Amino acid sequence: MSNQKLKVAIVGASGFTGSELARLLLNHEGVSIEMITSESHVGKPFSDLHPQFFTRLDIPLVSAEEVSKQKLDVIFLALPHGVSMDFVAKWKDSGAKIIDLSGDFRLSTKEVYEEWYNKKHSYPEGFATAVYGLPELFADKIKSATLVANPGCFPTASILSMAPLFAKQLVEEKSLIIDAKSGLTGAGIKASATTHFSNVNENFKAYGIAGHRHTIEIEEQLGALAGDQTTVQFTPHLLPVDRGILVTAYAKIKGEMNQEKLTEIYREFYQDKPFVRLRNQSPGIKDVRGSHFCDVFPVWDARTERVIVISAIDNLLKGAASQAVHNMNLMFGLSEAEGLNQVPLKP
Ligand SMILES: NC(=O)C1=CN([C@@H]2O[C@H](COP(=O)(O)OP(=O)(O)OC[C@H]3O[C@@H](n4cnc5c(N)ncnc54)[C@H](OP(=O)(O)O)[C@@H]3O)[C@@H](O)[C@H]2O)C=CC1
Ligand SMILES: CC(=O)N[C@@H](CCC(=O)OP(=O)(O)O)C(=O)O
Repeated sequence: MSNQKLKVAIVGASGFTGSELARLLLNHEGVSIEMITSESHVGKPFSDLHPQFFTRLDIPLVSAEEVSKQKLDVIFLALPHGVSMDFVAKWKDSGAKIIDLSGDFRLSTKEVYEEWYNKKHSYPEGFATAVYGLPELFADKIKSATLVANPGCFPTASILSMAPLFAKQLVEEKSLIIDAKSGLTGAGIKASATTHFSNVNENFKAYGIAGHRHTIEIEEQLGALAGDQTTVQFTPHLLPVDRGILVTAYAKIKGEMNQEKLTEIYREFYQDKPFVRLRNQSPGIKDVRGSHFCDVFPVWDARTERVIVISAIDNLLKGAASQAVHNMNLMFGLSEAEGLNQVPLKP
């Protein structure tokens, strides 16, 4: 049995999404974790770094160099953007399918990437093969992909909040405003002045105003759905909590709308998408914590003639690690929900 399991490496497992990937894959029937990497902690047991894994996953961390030496089925890259691209170039012909959690291959072209990330791209050929890994929209393409660009956390919650309306070309041009809040783990494991306890605790702040790199990721995907270019006003905020993203999206609608029609549009769009839960009340981040769910609550405000859509995800799961596992399941013809049936952790 064990030799039929997918052989997997997690590259960058000293970080937050890498450790969440390990937690999910450890309980995935179809997977064997062969290798976990870190450059700054080579030789240490994984569980020394992440004590929650003590006695469950104690294998030593190795350098990413070791990945080239072993035959693998899947390589998860949980690395910063700007770093992933070099590893994709290096391992593209290794026979392993690559799921990249960074933003290096999410956008349409090298030029768009370099403009929004303010960084040179070293492997532009990858844009042609990379598939945007949002299973609710692209399951068919993901199934045959060898390189998946796992979506960003804010884009996942934002795109899923508005996709049903863009797919029907119902959103008035330039009317979409996305107000988004993220827990601190979204900023990665490395501490900075911004994430210092006293700057975050009992505080709440907007950042990346009028230029956050996730704006273009959301614009490209919603624009493609509508078959037209689109412009989005996106503002992220930092919440003093560990994990969770809450999006409040506002848009003007073309033509007539009412609550019944709006609910039906969302119900129809997500009817066979088990990980998007259409809610009948406003979701909170704790309703999805530790799970692969995206909870969505669309409301029609007849007074202002706007739709208001609330969506909630766990940034480390549906926004990163569980989305990557969902993509792996699709790429290898496994049951879509394998390893992803966690009930949210509340309170
Ligand atoms: N956190 C989140 O909510 C989300 C994150 N993402 C994306 O996923 C990726 C990983 O995020 P996250 O886990 O938060 O990041 P972290 O900062 O928590 O971890 C990054 C990891 O990358 C490794 N690393 C850094 N530089 C190098 C290098 N030059 N060579 C090899 N390894 C390196 C680090 O390992 P070490 O220092 O031990 O070598 C560390 O394990 C990022 O691209 C992030 O943008 C996407 C969606 C959500
Ligand atoms: C709270 C926080 O800082 N969030 C990060 C985004 C999360 C993330 O990792 O996104 P990418 O995968 O696209 O880099 C930020 O705003 O830069």
